[in-house]
Amino acid sequence: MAADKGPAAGPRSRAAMAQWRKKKGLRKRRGAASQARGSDSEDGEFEIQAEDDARARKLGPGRPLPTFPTSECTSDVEPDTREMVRAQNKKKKKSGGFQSMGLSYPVFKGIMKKGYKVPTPIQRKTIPVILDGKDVVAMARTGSGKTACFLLPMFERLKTHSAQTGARALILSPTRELALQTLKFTKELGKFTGLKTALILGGDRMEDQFAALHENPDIIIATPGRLVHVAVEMSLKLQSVEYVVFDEADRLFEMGFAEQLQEIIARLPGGHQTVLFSATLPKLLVEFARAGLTEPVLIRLDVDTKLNEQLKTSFFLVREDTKAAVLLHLLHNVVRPQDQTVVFVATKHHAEYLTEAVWLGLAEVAQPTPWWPLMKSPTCWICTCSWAAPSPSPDPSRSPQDIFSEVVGRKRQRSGPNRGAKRRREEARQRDQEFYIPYRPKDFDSERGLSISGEGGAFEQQAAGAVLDLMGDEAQNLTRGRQQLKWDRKKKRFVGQSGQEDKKKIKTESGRYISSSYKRDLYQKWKQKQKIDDRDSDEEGASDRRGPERRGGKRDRGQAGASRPHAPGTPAGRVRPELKTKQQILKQRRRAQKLHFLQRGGLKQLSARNRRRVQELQQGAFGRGARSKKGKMRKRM
Ligand SMILES: Nc1ncnc2c1ncn2[C@@H]1O[C@H](COP(=O)(O)OP(=O)(O)OP(=O)(O)O)[C@@H](O)[C@H]1O
Repeated sequence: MAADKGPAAGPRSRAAMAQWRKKKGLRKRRGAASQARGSDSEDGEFEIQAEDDARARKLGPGRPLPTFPTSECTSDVEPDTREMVRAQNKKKKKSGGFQSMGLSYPVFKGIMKKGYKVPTPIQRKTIPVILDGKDVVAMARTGSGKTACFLLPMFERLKTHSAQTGARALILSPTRELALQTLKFTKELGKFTGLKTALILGGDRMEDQFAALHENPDIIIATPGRLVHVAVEMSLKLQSVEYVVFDEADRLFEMGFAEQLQEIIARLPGGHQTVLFSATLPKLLVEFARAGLTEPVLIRLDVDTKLNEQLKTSFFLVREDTKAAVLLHLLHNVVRPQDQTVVFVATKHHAEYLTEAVWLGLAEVAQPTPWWPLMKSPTCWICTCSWAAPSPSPDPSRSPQDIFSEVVGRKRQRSGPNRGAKRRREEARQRDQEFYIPYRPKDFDSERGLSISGEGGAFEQQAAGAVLDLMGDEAQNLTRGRQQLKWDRKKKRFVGQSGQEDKKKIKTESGRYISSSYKRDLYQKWKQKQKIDDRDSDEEGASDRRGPERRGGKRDRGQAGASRPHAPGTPAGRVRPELKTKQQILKQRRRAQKLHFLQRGGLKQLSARNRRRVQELQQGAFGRGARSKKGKMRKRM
């Protein structure tokens, strides 16, 4: 290939040369960047390399590169990605990539290693908000990439493994499979963070889970039932948790985990960040979010459904009984004859009715009636939500003109005191109750971001449009006389709740009653088998039992009592006696003395004293030349 030596043809004017040089410079720069990108695109260093090159060129060869503040750097060798990202964003303000999120180097490296080049739409929307520390309720469909949405901000928050505190993040999954998948992603994306994860799943050996929690994990990924079981067995407080994820929250609540979730939530400290991902938003979940989350931000991806550019949408507000006429008008006058049209209706009865109407209507159009021109009087341009069933027996005495005059005269209708109620009654009467199924859900407008009240308001307002009222737990409860009835899954029938059930329950630290099957002293047995001292395990094992006031963390006053450490295995809710045995006191003293000795450099002083003593002995034995002592001293030495 011939080398590009400049503008080959035409006069070599200065301007042309300058332009060529500029062009060449640009090419060179692009080449360097792409080379760097190609060389190390696996681990994410290409961006940093390209950035450095660009800076060096900009500043010129003689001038040193500005150094980044080292306080935030994770290590001496690793550059601070945040700074570089900020610099890059100044140039590419519209960049919506992972670079623009200000992620730290180990997290960014994990993303690159996983092969994610650009964030998915839900990632682009949620990650910055979660990084801001806000509580988030995100509605994301399956496969939208939501796992990274809560993992990446979690890595940013936890940074690296901490030996001091207990688990700082908790991810709750409705199923074992989802939890395993989350673990896989945690390991892959968080590869360079060094964070430790414990998996607490139903069906696995509890002994392994006790051991995993004794390893002081940073993250717990759990299914709610087993987590409560383990927490009750170990008297595990979750007081060090600062980041909680409810993954597939609708399923968590649907699957009857409400009791376990309440128990887990009661153990969490105040001020933790909560992130809730759900495909749907049942009422129960909205209530939960309202009560348990702090000013949550609702993020909904489905609002942003993009239409093909070639498509246009129009909305007509038409009266129920004029819909057919409007449709006929559109079909005949707007839709081109060569185009095919699909009309969606709710039921087969609607379809049959419309088929008839279309044929009749076309026949009408062929012989225009006096009312037809009225169809071209403009109607309101606001969306209508549902296609109501047609009147089963249209009143033949009513002409289309009457119908349109009703539209125009709507205001007059409203002025009467009982008009609204009368109209509603009339509509209800006209509806074919047996076959009426609205073909759009109630929240159709807000789903598409068209609702005025649902946007920009508080969470409840936003969530109101997203509520999907599935049959919640409370719906499954009935009352018989004074007795509360509850659906028993195993017996497959409603059973009474007379209060007798509490006999089979135990009270937890949070004051809740949970099934006594949660407490089988498995942890005690495991500790005996492992020869783990009660005191040791109290301090090191479940270190989050120490409570934030010991660790200097923030906590609500009301929870202070709940954080008092329990001896593991002590029935939850029973306070350990304050009086210590003699052995315990002696052991504690010895431990304190040892600690004090080590802290004031006792070991160094001791070895220095020993060295001095050895020197003295050597001098004493050999320096004076006393032969008789030599053997003895040697022996002593
Ligand atoms: N930014 C990205 N770039 C490329 N692939 C991605 C990105 N984010 C996620 N993925 C991939 O998309 C797939 C789906 O992601 P993920 O499992 O997080 O979605 P999900 O919404 O949790 O789905 P599910 O509900 O099935 O678990 C995974 O294979 C994941 O590796």
